[in-house]
Amino acid sequence: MVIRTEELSFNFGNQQVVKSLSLNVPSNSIYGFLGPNGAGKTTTIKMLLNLLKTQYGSIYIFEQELNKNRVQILSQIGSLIEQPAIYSHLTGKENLLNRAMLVQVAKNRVDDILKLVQLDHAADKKAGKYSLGMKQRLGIGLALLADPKLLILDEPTNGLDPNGIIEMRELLIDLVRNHDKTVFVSSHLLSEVEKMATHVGIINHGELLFQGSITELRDVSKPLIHIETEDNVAAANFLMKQNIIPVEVKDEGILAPYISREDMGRVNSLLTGNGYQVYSICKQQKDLEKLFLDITKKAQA
Ligand SMILES: Nc1ncnc2c1ncn2[C@@H]1O[C@H](COP(=O)(O)OP(=O)(O)OP(=O)(O)O)[C@@H](O)[C@H]1O
Repeated sequence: MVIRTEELSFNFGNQQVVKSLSLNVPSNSIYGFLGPNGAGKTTTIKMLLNLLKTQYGSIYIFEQELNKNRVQILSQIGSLIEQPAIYSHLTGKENLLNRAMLVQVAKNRVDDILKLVQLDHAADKKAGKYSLGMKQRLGIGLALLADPKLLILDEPTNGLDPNGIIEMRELLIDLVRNHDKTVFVSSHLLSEVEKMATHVGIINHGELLFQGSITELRDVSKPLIHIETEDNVAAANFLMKQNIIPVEVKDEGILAPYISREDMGRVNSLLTGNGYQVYSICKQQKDLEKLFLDITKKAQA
């Protein structure tokens, strides 16, 4: 694991904003760290970057304890939290050259970075005249100068227009696929990370509500058949005898796994053909956004 936290907790005064968080971020992944505003994402990120001191629990980055190997670990992390530190009166290239000197990186790396973050066409334009998306990409360019293995980005798409979001997504995918990086990126919108994340952690009120691969998240939202019958319990028992195992039986209806339209027709015929009156039968599927809202709302209740 590139990042592993064990029972990480953090209090601001007597408000606990991070609760026993155990994150697992695999190498070469894009890990979408999701949660609504105020969920505790920035606080967690600040602890990962040692900007806030850990109060309870431990953080391992590159399998080493952060507190004991601070300098070595932090030198291999590039980060972007809130606004990137950019000089508006300097061009994009000058901003990068400036930082290259500071972190003692060869100047010729600046042109490679400009290409990588697709700012080569705007290299000589004043950064103050950049669009928000360009500023964010320059911020990532600055974070990439020292060739870190891990990038930690706090809401890098905040405020970007749809085009800016797509460009950011393509950049992060390229970094992971072709440049061997691991990206930990926070967002309050699942739809923004869904198309690029390989793994997802969902938090709300400081608590981890889901963690796993994007496929595992999709599995949670697998389609179901909702069947409403005259007698749901009897119909469910009958279905079980036919090897159709309901996931849930409620007063409102039965939920069974959905396989195909044809299969749904077969279930319908089986029930009606055996004397179970079917009032309604339909496919039910939560899209990921709905699932995300359900997961975060459930924890609020
Ligand atoms: N310096 C601080 N002092 C006191 N409370 C704070 C401080 N910083 C954050 N908080 C509180 O901690 C909780 C978590 O905030 P945090 O910024 O980590 O959430 P977030 O998930 O990043 O949200 P957002 O997307 O709005 O930035 C919130 O209730 C916030 O009000």
